[in-house]
Amino acid sequence: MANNFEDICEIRKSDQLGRFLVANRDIKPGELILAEDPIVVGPYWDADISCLGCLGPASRTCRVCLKGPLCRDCSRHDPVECSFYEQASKLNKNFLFDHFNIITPLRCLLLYRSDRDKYNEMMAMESHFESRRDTEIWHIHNQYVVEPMLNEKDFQQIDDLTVTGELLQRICGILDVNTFEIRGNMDSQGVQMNNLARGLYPKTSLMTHNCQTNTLIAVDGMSKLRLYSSIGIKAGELLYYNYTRVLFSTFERQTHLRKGKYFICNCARCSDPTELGTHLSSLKCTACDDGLCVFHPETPKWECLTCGHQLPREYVNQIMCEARDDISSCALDSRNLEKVIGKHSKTLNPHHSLVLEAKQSLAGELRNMCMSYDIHNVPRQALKRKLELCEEMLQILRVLDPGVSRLTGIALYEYHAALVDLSRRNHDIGEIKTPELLERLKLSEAALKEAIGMLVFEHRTTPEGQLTKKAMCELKELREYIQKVQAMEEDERTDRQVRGKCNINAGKCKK
Ligand SMILES: C[S@@+](CC[C@H](N)C(=O)[O-])C[C@H]1O[C@@H](n2cnc3c(N)ncnc32)[C@H](O)[C@@H]1O
Repeated sequence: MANNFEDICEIRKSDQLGRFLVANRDIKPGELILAEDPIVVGPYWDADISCLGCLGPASRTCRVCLKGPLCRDCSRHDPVECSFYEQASKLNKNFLFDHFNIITPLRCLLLYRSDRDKYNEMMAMESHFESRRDTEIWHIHNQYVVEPMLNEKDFQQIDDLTVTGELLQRICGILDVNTFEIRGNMDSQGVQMNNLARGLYPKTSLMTHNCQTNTLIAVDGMSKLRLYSSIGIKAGELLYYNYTRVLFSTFERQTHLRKGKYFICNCARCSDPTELGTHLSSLKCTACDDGLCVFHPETPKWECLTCGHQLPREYVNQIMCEARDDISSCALDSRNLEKVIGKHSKTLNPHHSLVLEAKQSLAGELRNMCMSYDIHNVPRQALKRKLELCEEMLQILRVLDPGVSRLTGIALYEYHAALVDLSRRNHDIGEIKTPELLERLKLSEAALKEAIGMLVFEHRTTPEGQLTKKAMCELKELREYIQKVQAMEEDERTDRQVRGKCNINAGKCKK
């Protein structure tokens, strides 16, 4: 049951943040704060042409309006939208195929006809209209939304609402600043079904950004969004979520927020040049052995924390460009990825966000290897490396994304899988004894339990929801295996005791 939103938090307003959400009472970690349906759902900007019914791949046109793309399985789309296109008698039947970017803005406009309260709620959302005026994004929207729509008579008026270029620009701004990603569902075979979509959730979007979030957002197969607390939140504290990516460096996060959300973040992570000790942005010092150089924006200088040496700006630009080029163009096989990781760990640092990006790709490659081979044929070195990468990622995520976290949940799952596989193999070849195997299996069980505890919030139709189901089955199997190993360990112990007694007796007999 969804908690009462007003009981848990309230909306406040300040000059600096605009509207924001504050906890009304203490909120426990993992508590449901809010369940919300979107007021508008539509394709992402520049999405492939997709079905207006389910946003899956389109293959035909709606038989009623004769304009809207549909897939093989959907026979209809939203009736207000369908009847609008049906009545748009002058609109070319290929118009929507040629101008698919207008779909979501038009759905926003059609709220004026279908639900005036929702239309007003949408129009009250932040658009950063003035900051966007005459910028690159303004011109792009002009070309792909405003002009195609306003060139058609059918789009110029919706009931008594006159559609202007400024109104359309405002709606495009609202979509860019406020929408949440709705990821395609998986079918029962685990195949990704629909294209990415975006949705407007008026209450959830009031949350302020922080690079360390205190909430978790999960969207289900019907686009319902559920907002949970990811850590304990005290009464009076703000509710945050991360508008950008956890593993981006400060420079990448700040650029994303400044260009797309029109503010400069001053959170604890952004204000700390070491990024809370994780060093995701730091560079290796060229003057001393172990020093790391961090950026001080106020001077602005790259300075070593150990010896005070300053890195020249040209050097920083050069190594960053080189790393960015190498990592983005690197072939996705483990040998090449290892080479790139090795090379750039020496100039950036092993935890730099660009190196971590390559490490994530490598972990993905190793996971694919473990899944496509019989596990006995996967080289032990690959399992060891996967385990090492998971441990490193977990160490960073625990700091940057504390509490219940989707990324930590996935990393814990992968960590457990690598630990079980490697420990079994090591035991099979006699490298570790049964008590050590048991100890490692118990460690894997704890990691898997923790992973499930984090992923249990994900809906079953999402990739993480499917992973949770798999993880639950594996937990059962792992516990059965642990029982067997426990029995084996007891047998071995009894055996050793019996043999020990025999040896003593044999010794006594000899005397
Ligand atoms: C999704 S909206 C949040 C709701 C918005 N405050 C409102 O009044 O409708 C995102 C906008 O809120 C503001 N904002 C969010 N987090 C902020 C932060 N940490 N610092 C400054 N402004 C922030 C920015 O203007 C940003 O573009």
